[in-house]
Amino acid sequence: MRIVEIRETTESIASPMANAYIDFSKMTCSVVAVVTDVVRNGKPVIGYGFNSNGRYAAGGLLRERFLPRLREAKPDSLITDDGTNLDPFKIWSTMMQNEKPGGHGERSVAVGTVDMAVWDAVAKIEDRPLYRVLADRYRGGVADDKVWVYAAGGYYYPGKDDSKLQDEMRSYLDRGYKVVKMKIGAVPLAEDLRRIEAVLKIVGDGANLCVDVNGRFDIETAIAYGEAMKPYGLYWYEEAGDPLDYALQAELAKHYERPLATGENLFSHQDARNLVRYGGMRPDRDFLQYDCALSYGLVEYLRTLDAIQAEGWSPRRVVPHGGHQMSLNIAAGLHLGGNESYPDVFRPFCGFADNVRVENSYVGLPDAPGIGFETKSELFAVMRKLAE
Ligand SMILES: O=C([O-])CC(=O)C(=O)O
Ligand SMILES: [Mg+2]
Repeated sequence: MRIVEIRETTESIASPMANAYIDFSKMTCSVVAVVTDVVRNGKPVIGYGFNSNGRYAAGGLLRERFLPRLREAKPDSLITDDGTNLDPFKIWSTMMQNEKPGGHGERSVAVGTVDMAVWDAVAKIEDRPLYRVLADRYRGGVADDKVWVYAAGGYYYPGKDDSKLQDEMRSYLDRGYKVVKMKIGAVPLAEDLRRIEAVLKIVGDGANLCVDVNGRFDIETAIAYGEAMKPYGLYWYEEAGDPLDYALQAELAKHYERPLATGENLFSHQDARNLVRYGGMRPDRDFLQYDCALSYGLVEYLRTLDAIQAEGWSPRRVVPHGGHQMSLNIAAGLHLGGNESYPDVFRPFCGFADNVRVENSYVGLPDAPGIGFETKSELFAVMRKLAE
């Protein structure tokens, strides 16, 4: 078997919304299709991937470095020794030829996007859902049958007042979520506290609310917000400072006892390990949010999970950023603690299978082979254009 062709395109996920650091008015996303010569149900197997959200499309890197390396490789060097399937590890090493270590930048986004498509193809060739493939390979055959999810939104929009924010949060509860997440940090503290209290009126209890700063605060502001938010007993306080400022994160942990979360902007297992080594994160309560699509894909994510386990962390403390079906499969197959979900934002890349409902903040997975993109019609309509 072989890869016949790899296609890529850039899709817009632009929106007027903003977090404390960026707006999404020009946000884009790469989509990749890995076309194989394997036929299942009368059709060639095609694996699809995309790059989550928050970093821009990686088309330039894909076209100039990563896809040419795969096209130039001998087809046999990209498949398993028995010749029956793609080998995601060999494909990963081929993409990363002649790349120096360190300074992971955003090449990790390009590689993560292709890696997602490769795993989609691998599971389709096995004719099974990816989470089952992962459970068999890495967790003794046992997959979680449902995954804890929380509804992420609560963005700043022009003209969005507290009652619109409340409507949004109410609609998440109506759709089966218990825990929701909102953005903070773009307006003065008093204004954010008013927004938080407005949301608490809807979700009832601080234990049902996460807040996300997107890395905006210096240490003084991070601590001041922490002090002010302590009485709410929030589910977690996310990415208070710069993602690479481990000293800030460690200092904040000394002042804020409730759970902290961070890691969505760390793109390698070395950076992920540095966070747990030097960021003062507490394995009994804090959450790690690495997103495979942004951080060199699942091949690297397996290294990341090994690295944090060696530092005394359970994979159950990992709740990936990105709200995509790839991380949902990883969460179920590798026993993570849950997955983000965007019920409304980042369409059509947000959300899960069309016919799967969220119940009491848990979601099941479809039985479709691969990652399950075909079960999400709005997303698959975008992906299949690459196959035509
Ligand atoms: O606003 C964003 O960039 C997304 C984000 O931080 C999250 O989902 O946690
Ligand atoms: Mg975040």
